[in-house]
Amino acid sequence: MKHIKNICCIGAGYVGGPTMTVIANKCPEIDVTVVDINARRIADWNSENLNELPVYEPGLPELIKETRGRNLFFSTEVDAAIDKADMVFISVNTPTKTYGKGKGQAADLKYIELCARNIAKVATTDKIVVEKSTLPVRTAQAIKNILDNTGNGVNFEILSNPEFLAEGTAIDDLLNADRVLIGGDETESGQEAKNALSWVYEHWLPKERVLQTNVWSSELSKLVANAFLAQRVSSINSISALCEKTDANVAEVSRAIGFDSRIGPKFLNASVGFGGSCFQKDILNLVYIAKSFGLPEVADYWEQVILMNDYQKRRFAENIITTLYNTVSGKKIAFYGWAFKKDTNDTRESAAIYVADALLEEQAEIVVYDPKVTAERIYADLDYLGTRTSEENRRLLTVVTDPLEAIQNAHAVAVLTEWDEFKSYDWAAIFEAMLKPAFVFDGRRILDSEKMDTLGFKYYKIGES
Ligand SMILES: NC(=O)C1=CN([C@@H]2O[C@H](COP(=O)(O)OP(=O)(O)OC[C@H]3O[C@@H](n4cnc5c(N)ncnc54)[C@H](O)[C@@H]3O)[C@@H](O)[C@H]2O)C=CC1
Ligand SMILES: O=C(O)[C@H]1O[C@H](OP(=O)(O)OP(=O)(O)OC[C@H]2O[C@@H](n3ccc(=O)[nH]c3=O)[C@H](O)[C@@H]2O)[C@H](O)[C@@H](O)[C@@H]1O
Repeated sequence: MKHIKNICCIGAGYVGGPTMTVIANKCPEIDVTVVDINARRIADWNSENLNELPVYEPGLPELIKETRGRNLFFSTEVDAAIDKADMVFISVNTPTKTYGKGKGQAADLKYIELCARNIAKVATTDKIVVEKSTLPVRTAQAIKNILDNTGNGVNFEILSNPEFLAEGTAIDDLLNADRVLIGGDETESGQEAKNALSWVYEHWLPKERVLQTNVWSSELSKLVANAFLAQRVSSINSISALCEKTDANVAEVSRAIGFDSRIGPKFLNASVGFGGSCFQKDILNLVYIAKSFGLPEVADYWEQVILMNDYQKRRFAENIITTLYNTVSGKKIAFYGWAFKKDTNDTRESAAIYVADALLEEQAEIVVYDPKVTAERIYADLDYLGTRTSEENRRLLTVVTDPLEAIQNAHAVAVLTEWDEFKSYDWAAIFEAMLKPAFVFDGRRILDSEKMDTLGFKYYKIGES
């Protein structure tokens, strides 16, 4: 088997950056170059100050320090890196389409196609092209057509190698992956390519955890894994609403069902709703694919996971409004957290955005504190919705860097992200500084009900009456 010596990864984002850092760190004999058309991102990846990396992930700065400049490089020289590589990962974004056929559901593959055309244009030697981005089932065929028809007579082998890392735990997930999935052709050259990629992962993972399948199973499995995970969250969130009506406690229900080894304890935390760049996008994509293949019942089944998530976000915002005597107009509401989960600076599809939008529609004044998210990002998230002008967003919502400043004279605190630091705050001091009655709406179930009641708060915890 020919061993890989040079890897290029197109796309230096939340997946490309951490994934390639781990590969380079564990495979010192392979040169890994991560390229991107976004020059600022590349400059940030090359920053001397490791706090300025574009992606916040525990453990990442240490690995970058050890590996960058040794056999890990970040560059804007896309063409040169592609040509030099014997294996090219495509790790660009595949957002939901916002225009044309499939708008609002299908994955937008324009960045993928641009990559394929670029590889075809500049490649002068044979290459293994690896789909790292999450793609609709049968995309490999389109990539192959582009490569084979516009290429320079070189051979391309296409593999699907979806990524299963979760943000906030990316490094640990990569180092201790439950499994790595590699899909490829069942031809001799396809098998060789699969083995070449398996060899890369076997530098640090046991062989049994590297699963090989055909390309279509691999592409589809990625969408299905995310759909199943999101389905669990929507399932428990639906039950949280029922718990609030019946005096059952959602934590007790989760624990009781999670003890059943067939159900298992993970991914049963009720919350204000799932966010992140992928759950919604990938389920919508699955829904679109099912519809395209004439399977409306399958499409409707999975769409319900998204509808339940929308309901949960709306329910949380409406509960704040009704509890605050049916009006939040002019009332100061402090948001603790804006990221879609703890330990990441990523805010894509964060529930906080939609809860804020609903409250701003009611003329609430929101003050946001998040330990890792910038004001620039928060305003960009709101402006993107297009509900009101950017001036209005800046007038009604402010962003602070001190959690205590956020709650001065506030009517309520809404906990939107489960950052650990929120648990250890001096909640007695927070109570003192707030207007009375002081309300706390815990969308992450991280605070102690008894303690909050004793301190005098009107405390609402999702999934408890
Ligand atoms: N964010 C996550 O945790 C996970 C994401 N995925 C999938 O991985 C893919 C990438 O996701 P993220 O890393 O989050 O996206 P991202 O948006 O953080 O990064 C994508 C990068 O690709 C670059 N790019 C786009 N077109 C390019 C081109 N033609 N040439 C060079 N660079 C180009 C963009 O400038 C951007 O920096 C998506 O398909 C996503 O569904 C899969 C597993 C986990
Ligand atoms: O394809 C992707 O992008 C990735 O999507 C998810 O990872 P991620 O979105 O980073 O984070 P998760 O830990 O899955 O959380 C997603 C959302 O669900 C919420 N969640 C999760 C678990 C839970 O029990 N309750 C709950 O509300 C989180 O707060 C978060 O908003 C998957 O877990 C990864 O395997 C996958 O690779």
